[in-house]
Amino acid sequence: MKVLYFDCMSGISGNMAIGALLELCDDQKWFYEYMQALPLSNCTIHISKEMRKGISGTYFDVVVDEEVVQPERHLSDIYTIIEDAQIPEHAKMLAKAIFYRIAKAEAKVHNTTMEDVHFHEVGAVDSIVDIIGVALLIDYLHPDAIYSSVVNDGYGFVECAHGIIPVPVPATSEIFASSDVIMRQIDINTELVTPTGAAIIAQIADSYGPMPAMKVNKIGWGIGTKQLKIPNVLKVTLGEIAQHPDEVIIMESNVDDCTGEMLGFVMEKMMHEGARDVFFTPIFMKKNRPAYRITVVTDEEHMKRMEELLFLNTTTIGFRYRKEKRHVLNRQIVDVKLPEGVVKGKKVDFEQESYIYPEYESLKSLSEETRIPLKELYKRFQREV
Ligand SMILES: O=C([S-])c1cc(C(=O)S)c[n+]([C@@H]2O[C@H](COP(=O)(O)O)[C@@H](O)[C@H]2O)c1
Ligand code: NI
Repeated sequence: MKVLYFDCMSGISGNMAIGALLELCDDQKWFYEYMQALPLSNCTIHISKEMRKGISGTYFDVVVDEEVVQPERHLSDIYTIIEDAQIPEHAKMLAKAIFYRIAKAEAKVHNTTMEDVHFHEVGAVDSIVDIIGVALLIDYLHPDAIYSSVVNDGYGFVECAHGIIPVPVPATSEIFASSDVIMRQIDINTELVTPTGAAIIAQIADSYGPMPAMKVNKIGWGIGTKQLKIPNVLKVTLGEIAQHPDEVIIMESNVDDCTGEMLGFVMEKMMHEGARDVFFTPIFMKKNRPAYRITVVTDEEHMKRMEELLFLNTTTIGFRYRKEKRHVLNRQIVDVKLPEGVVKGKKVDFEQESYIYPEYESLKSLSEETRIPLKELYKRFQREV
């Protein structure tokens, strides 16, 4: 699984995100071509190599011709610019979703509606270019998952079109409040997370925390404008995770008055209707009653049906449930040729190794066909793989 990990140690802004993501691309020509074709006039893109505290990275800057008065833009104007851009559909959707977050936050802060909110800095040409650029790069790199560190912001006050505002700036705070972003403030007396940066990470990150175990393939460094006492850089890692993080629902109920027939029946029904697994655990319940715990492992989409089956087919009057994370290895069904016939096997990859395990039903059929005992076929299978 291809992943991107954003290390927002010095926060995140639109131009830092573009700088870091650009460094992860083997070819950048396509990016310039798309950017040149954007329906925005009087702005020039500058891409250069710069250093922050000895770390070199890419500095992406949009220089706008100050002499040309920019129109006051509303969300609908920005959506039109994005719609008219000659860029892939997925990049358009992502760019609009990022702007939507900014518009929602600005509307809340300035007590207006999403339609009426008009952007100053945040809707200026450079933000539009930054957001479309990030959307293009994410679409190009096409990761299966995106993770982020805890997002660091600074403290104090900064000056913008509104005047002097506190850090985290109000729009950034609102974006944090309306998303899953995990943030903290660090001892840097300025803004580290711009509203554009906050909306980007809120939109693209699947979760926040330390970097998960991965094979690191490439690092991209994006340079921030200000010189700080810490390196003002965004580090994005491109890596490979062998396991596929996943989530399942675990439903559980303890029953002391259900027959074995009822339990067997409900298990069969649930397995038939989409449960990933159903199992029973013998337990001792209140009043010294031997009983069973029914555990159902299911996807969220099947949970409602599992609940119906449980209440219809057992004597339980309630259940507990929780979401749990799973790690599963990538798997593939393969044919393994034995002298006696073909057996299906499950091939899984872990780190640099592959393992093949026989599929029981396939081994059983061959055992019944050939009358060779199952355990003997199992040994022969192991010799072939
Ligand atoms: O333009 C507006 S309305 C604006 C609002 C806010 C609020 O927090 S409200 C903040 N800012 C500041 O503008 C610059 C540019 O932000 P980008 O996201 O476009 O990089 C930044 O310093 C914001 O704090 C502008
Ligand atoms: Ni504002």
